[in-house]
Amino acid sequence: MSAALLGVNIDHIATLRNARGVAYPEPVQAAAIAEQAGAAGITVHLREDRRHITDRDVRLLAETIQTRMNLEMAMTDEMVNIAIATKPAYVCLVPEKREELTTEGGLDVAGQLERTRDVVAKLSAAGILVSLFIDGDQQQIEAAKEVKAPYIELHTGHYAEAQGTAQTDALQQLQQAARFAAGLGLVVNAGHGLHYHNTQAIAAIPEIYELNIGHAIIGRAVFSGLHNAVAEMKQLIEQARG
Ligand SMILES: CC(=O)[C@@H](O)[C@H](O)COP(=O)(O)O
Ligand SMILES: NCC(=O)COP(=O)(O)O
Repeated sequence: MSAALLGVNIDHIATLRNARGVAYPEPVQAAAIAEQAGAAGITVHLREDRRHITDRDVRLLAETIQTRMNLEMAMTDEMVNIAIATKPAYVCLVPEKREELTTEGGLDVAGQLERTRDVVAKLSAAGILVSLFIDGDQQQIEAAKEVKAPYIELHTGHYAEAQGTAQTDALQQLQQAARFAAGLGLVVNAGHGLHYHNTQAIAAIPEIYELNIGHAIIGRAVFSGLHNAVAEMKQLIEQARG
């Protein structure tokens, strides 16, 4: 069975750059290094508050990425217009709160079916593949199918933060969710909070197509370099399915 793909999220390259408002480290350079190290794609989250990735980064990355861009964004008119103008291969719709430190939960598709259906239709009409960042919840998975999103990304944050039996339970929920979603014909990705000690259990889930991992890779890159950090994560993922 082929290994899950690795999408590298480079948001926190931009976090480090923006800490001093200088021109380095450059997200375009990070994307090129991650791709050379085996990333199947580059993920960037253009947040409403532009705390890390900026409009300039998205514009330059759209012109320079050799693999494919996964643009994470909130379901706002502003972001939909940016996505249609940029035409990334993928858009992943994520919930966003300005006061959050990072993404806290999955998108409530079931609670906003018509809005989500409309946004998925607009992006799909522009030739963009849409993924919905959701919790591993049957109702949300069924709603993703109903609004005709071809992809979902299972939020692995609860699994990543849990310990002991709670983490085992969270993993089982993700395994069941992936199986259920794939059974509906959805392509199943996963991400958030994955690192070098908790990724293999997720990568071993046979229905998972791609893992989106960022913070842990950028963290390791501080000590091992970005090429090594990406290559090591890719190797872990490839080993996970035997
Ligand atoms: C949706 C998700 O889990 C991440 O891809 C997201 O980018 C997290 O937000 P920050 O990158 O701002 O931490
Ligand atoms: N959608 C998850 C992602 O892109 C990266 O999340 P994280 O690894 O930075 O937590």
